[in-house]
Amino acid sequence: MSMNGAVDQRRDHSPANAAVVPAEAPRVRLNPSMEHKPDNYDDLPLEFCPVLFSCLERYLLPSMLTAPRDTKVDHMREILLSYSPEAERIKKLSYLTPAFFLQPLHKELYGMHATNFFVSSFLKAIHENTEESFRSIMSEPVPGIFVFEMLQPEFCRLLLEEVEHFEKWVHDKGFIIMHPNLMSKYGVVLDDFGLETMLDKLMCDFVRPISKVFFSDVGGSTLDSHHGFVVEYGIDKDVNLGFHVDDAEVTLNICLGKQFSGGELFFRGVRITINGPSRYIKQFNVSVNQRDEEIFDYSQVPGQAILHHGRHRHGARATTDGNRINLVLWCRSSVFRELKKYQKDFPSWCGECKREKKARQQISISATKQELLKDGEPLT
Ligand SMILES: O=C(O)CCC(=O)C(=O)O
Ligand SMILES: [Fe+2]
Repeated sequence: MSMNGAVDQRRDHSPANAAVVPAEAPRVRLNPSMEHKPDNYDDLPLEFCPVLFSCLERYLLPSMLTAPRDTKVDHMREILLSYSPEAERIKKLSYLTPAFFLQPLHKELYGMHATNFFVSSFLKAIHENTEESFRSIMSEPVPGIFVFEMLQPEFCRLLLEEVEHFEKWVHDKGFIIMHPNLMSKYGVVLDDFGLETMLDKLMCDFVRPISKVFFSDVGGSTLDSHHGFVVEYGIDKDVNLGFHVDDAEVTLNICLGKQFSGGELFFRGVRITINGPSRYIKQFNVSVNQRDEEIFDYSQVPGQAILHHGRHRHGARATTDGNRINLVLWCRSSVFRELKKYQKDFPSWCGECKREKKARQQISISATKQELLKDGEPLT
């Protein structure tokens, strides 16, 4: 489910999702052109009956009659919307998201074709679905961060082309799109471009089985919504990414390419975020509260995935050359979020809380020992 993205238009300040609002009804002819043979619109996912478009086409001005079908459809939709009652119109506008308008470049990306998407070692581990099989393909360089090979180079190539296709369309139409999240300005929300269903399958059938084993304490087995996007770095784009936690229980971050230098990810331990914003990424100061054993820096290569707790504090160093583009899936559990509201104790997954608990226990043990020594009791 996409929560953060939508299209907006440069020319007006209509709310996100309300993409195209005609200022006034475009003009049509009074009498139909009976000699004109209208196009067929049956194959398009239109919010009005396709026959209506074919009928209306005969009423278009001569300059529009010879326009490409896509242009005519956009134009006629504007006419029809301008005649819709207000409530109906607002409802229909919610259909006007990019996925609705844009023809995909690589249709095969929109369904889950696992054998074409993933490397065989990953598929085998998912199929076996045991902790042992997952561990056989993963490294865990610091607790709670899992690194493994995941995507085939061809899938990465096609997805990068699809993203470029979205971006070109957005640019040609003069739209601006929502940023992937509050910190990244370059990239796109994939859910808004029709990839939501595929990404949902990715979460349910591939991320959730692994998370059930490794992130059960943060709702890994009940992940039920996601925010899926790509982020792009380079000297003419975002260069780096500040130290932050994600609005996610579990984050999957996969490098898609292309060629780049720099761009290392750095991780610095999991922390509870008290009263954190529910929807947005939260930024920290990296020098605060650092511990040596939590330091992990990593240079990802294309196709490789990192799976981590969403509140594992992290950031990305400057990409000094080329372009680095990553697919990021923030996976959320509504069950975990609901239960967290009632949690009074320190959560087990927060590094700082765990240490605090241990320190308290140590103090209490030492105090007891002191008491016993004072009383002259033998220690065992
Ligand atoms: O740049 C990256 O690979 C990390 C992206 C990230 O952490 C995020 O978007 O939440
Ligand atoms: Fe992040």
